[in-house]
Amino acid sequence: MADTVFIEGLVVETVVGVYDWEREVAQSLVIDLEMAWDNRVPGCSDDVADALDYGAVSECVDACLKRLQPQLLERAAEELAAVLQAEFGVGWLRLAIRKPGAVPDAAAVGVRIERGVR
Ligand SMILES: Nc1nc2c(c(=O)[nH]1)N=C([C@H](O)[C@@H](O)CO)CN2
Repeated sequence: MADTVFIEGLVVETVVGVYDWEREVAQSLVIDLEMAWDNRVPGCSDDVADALDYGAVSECVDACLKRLQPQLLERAAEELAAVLQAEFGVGWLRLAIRKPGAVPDAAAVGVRIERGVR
């Protein structure tokens, strides 16, 4: 199944990082998410109940990261993948998490993972 539902540039404010000062402040993470979904079904029914609701997924990502307050982006990515697969029945996903400004001389830093079978 080549169909996907995607979310790009979702900004989540949370406590994240390995250093002491980072445990005292909220920082922005930027999430890109691509999830396998058979879009033929909602494409016929025109019913959001058949779709992978990107609004509901976005709310879930935000809540998950605010609750987790991870040290590492790797931890955040692994938890998000597991939660989205379990709660939405997503078989395959690819996600990237960027941490703007973490390395001032870099355009962007972060992690990207792919989990599940397409
Ligand atoms: N591979 C990673 N490297 C680093 C991470 C991370 O989450 N994954 N985090 C940090 C610090 O929290 C940094 O972002 C503070 O600016 C360092 N390296």
